[in-house]
Amino acid sequence: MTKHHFPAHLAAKALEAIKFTCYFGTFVHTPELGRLEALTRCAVGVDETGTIAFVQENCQDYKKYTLDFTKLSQEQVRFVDVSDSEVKFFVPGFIDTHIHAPQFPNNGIFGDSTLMDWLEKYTFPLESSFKDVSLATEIYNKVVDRTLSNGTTAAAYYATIHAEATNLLADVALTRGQRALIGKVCMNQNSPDHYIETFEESKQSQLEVIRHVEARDPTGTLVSPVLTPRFAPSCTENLMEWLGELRKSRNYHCQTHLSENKREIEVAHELFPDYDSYTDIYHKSGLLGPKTILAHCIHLSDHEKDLLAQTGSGVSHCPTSNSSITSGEARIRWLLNSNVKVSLGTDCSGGFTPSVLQVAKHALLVSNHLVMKSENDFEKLSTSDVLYLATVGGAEVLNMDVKLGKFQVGYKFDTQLIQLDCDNSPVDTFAFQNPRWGQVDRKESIDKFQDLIDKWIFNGDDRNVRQVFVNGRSVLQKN
Ligand SMILES: O=c1[nH]c(=O)c2nc[nH]c2[nH]1
Ligand SMILES: [Zn+2]
Repeated sequence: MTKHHFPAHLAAKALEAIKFTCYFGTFVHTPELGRLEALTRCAVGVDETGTIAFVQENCQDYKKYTLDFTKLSQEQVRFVDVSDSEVKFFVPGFIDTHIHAPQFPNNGIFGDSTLMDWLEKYTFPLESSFKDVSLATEIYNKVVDRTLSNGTTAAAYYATIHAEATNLLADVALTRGQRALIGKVCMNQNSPDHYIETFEESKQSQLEVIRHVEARDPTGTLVSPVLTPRFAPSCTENLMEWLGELRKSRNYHCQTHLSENKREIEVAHELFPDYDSYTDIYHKSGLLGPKTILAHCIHLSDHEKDLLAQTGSGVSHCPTSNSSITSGEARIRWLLNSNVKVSLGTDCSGGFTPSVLQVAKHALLVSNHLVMKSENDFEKLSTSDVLYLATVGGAEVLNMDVKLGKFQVGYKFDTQLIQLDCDNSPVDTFAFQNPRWGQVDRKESIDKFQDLIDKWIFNGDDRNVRQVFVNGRSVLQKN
């Protein structure tokens, strides 16, 4: 029988027999802040649960190594060799720790607004239209499509106040195979009449979303709920305290905005005069903890920064959004030096791009702007630093750093295959700049690889993302 006539049911059976996959090629990651590591001629074995079983650098015979390791037969193992190009490599999937899925149609539309008028003019009117589930279906499919195709393997999503549309976002992420935290927005004060809920409504729809998400993915393998008080100005004390209790009772993730804009901070102080600081409002409401994500954190005091470190709360740095709606420059090195966890967020549509790669580049440039103002070189972030924030930093902030962000045994195979010399690539590579694996000494090849990564970060885009894997499963492949 020719290959061409292989019957479909037998092909499916052959696939069923696959128990293990071995990927062979170059793997690049940042095991520590500021340190880039390129593992070359590397075999990475992935088991049926999507977990990395071995990482073997300089593997002479990856097929023999895999068969010896697994004790499986040839038919039970899939071999994927991506060593056909010197500028093709795996990097960990990006983790977007702050993105508003319903705001996606507004990407790029913000005019000259700043946060408070931007919310009124652009954001609330769009979000309120998500009571229409057919609109939500169209937009949420597009968002997951776009983020996956930019290499985002995990995202912490804000949705809207609507339970039905929020449940749909969970279904879309699950169906498309993206790892996602699903946040029903809770907001019961200082919001327009057409887009507000009562305390009771907020509680009921929050519980409904939790029930739905947990029923769809009972083990939380891919999707799970995240409690999402929009920000202190739009929530009453009793709503935040109820969410705080709920968070503690079931160890839920939590996300909100903090210290983004000077007027927002004034409003928070006016509304909550009995608290020591904006951060203290969340702290006293029981919302801070190791699974809490705080977007922006630009204008924090020393005391607030220490509160984040003490509670293990993480920051989502959103430099694209902060530059677009003129919010300010977050002091990332200052946070990192105090052991505050930091990650990256696209913050669409305060930010205009769904690409974490673009945001990483903006994080670097914003850090340079801080240096120009302070003349303090320590603020500067390198390409390795921002790649760390986009991967390992994201895993830390989601409290998933024991399973995401690196190529390491026991970690999940959430990864993107990058190719710089693909058709239509925005990156120009030249043979004399390429690392010649195995033909130059290791030190030289690492230096050259650093150049390639820098080129990728500054000049690359979604065209360079050729394939995306989540939990060991291929969820997107471009031909
Ligand atoms: O960047 C932001 N996007 C929002 O939607 C929002 N809501 C409150 N504060 C916010 N900041
Ligand atoms: Zn936001």
